[in-house]
Amino acid sequence: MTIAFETDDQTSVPCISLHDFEQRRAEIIDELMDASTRIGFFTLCNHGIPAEQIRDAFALSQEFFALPDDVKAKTPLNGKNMGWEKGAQIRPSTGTADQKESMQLQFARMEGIWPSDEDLAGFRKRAEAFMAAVQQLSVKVMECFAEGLGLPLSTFTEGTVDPGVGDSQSTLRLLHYHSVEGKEFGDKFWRAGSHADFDVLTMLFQRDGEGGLEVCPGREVVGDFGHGNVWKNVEARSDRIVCNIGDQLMRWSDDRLKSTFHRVRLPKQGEPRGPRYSIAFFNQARSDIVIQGPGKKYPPITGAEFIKQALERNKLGIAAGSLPTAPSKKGELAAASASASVAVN
Ligand SMILES: O=C(O)CCC(=O)C(=O)O
Ligand SMILES: [Fe+2]
Repeated sequence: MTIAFETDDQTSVPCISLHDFEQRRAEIIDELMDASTRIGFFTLCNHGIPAEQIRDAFALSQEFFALPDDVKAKTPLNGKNMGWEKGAQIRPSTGTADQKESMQLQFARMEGIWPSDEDLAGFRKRAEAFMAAVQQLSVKVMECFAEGLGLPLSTFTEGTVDPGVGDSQSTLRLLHYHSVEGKEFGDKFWRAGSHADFDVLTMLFQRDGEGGLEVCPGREVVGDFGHGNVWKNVEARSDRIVCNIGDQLMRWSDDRLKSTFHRVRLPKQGEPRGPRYSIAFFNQARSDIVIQGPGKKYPPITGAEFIKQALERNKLGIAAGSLPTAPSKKGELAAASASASVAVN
């Protein structure tokens, strides 16, 4: 059966301002809880990360993706969600590879993954500074969620931030969706196919006018592929950070906070067909941390086991689908390659 999906073109994701954070804390917690129990997505403004630092992160990303493929391929995606991939992330929802390339970076165990200074001088220092800034802001927001859920304030901070033992799994993903100038794609192809993130909290940076992100609220139970049928457009603005709840926080909140399906569509007829760059920071549970909600709706599970099970579910989802044929005018990335893999998130 084909389900008809409507698209809601209104800017429909609430914007939450963090100005005067300490004085407005209670109000901000209410707004975060309201957005996350209903939609699972919201944007942040007046968030305190300087515009200049965000611009620098995008400049870094563009410098990296402008390197020849054989240079980027020196640091390929490993089994731990670190490194570079191009056209290799298949979503169970589509069976096709996302029309993109991405670079995954973490705080620990990154030996052999950082591009060398000869290939891109200063990459590691600039990337780590940005990751630290986004993690710091994430901690502020995650503390609000802990308080809103009646959990100890440090639950998600201790749950995601490495205290110095090298077990962080949080990931910065630089994303480059290629220009689709002169290319036609079938309706099975997406810049990023519909999916829910596996993490606690995602923070996503976009550039003005580089749109296409859509979200579909209505998921009731963590881990299933069911969702509502109205896709809401999220405006692309460089002054707002798009935040969403991931599956780990949905489970940690006994399904109160929603990890919502989202996707990035290809440009429609008449829309700009140039490239799109975005940057996502995934706050992941540390490997040995136990995830369990206050009401114990689900059995306890460690961060490592959670990811393992989520990847298994994705693999089964992909195996159950079938890979479509290539698009009408062959796009460089369009056909899913034999090396296509499942990445985390
Ligand atoms: O690029 C975007 O806007 C979204 C990317 C995303 O959802 C992901 O990488 O998980
Ligand atoms: Fe995502």
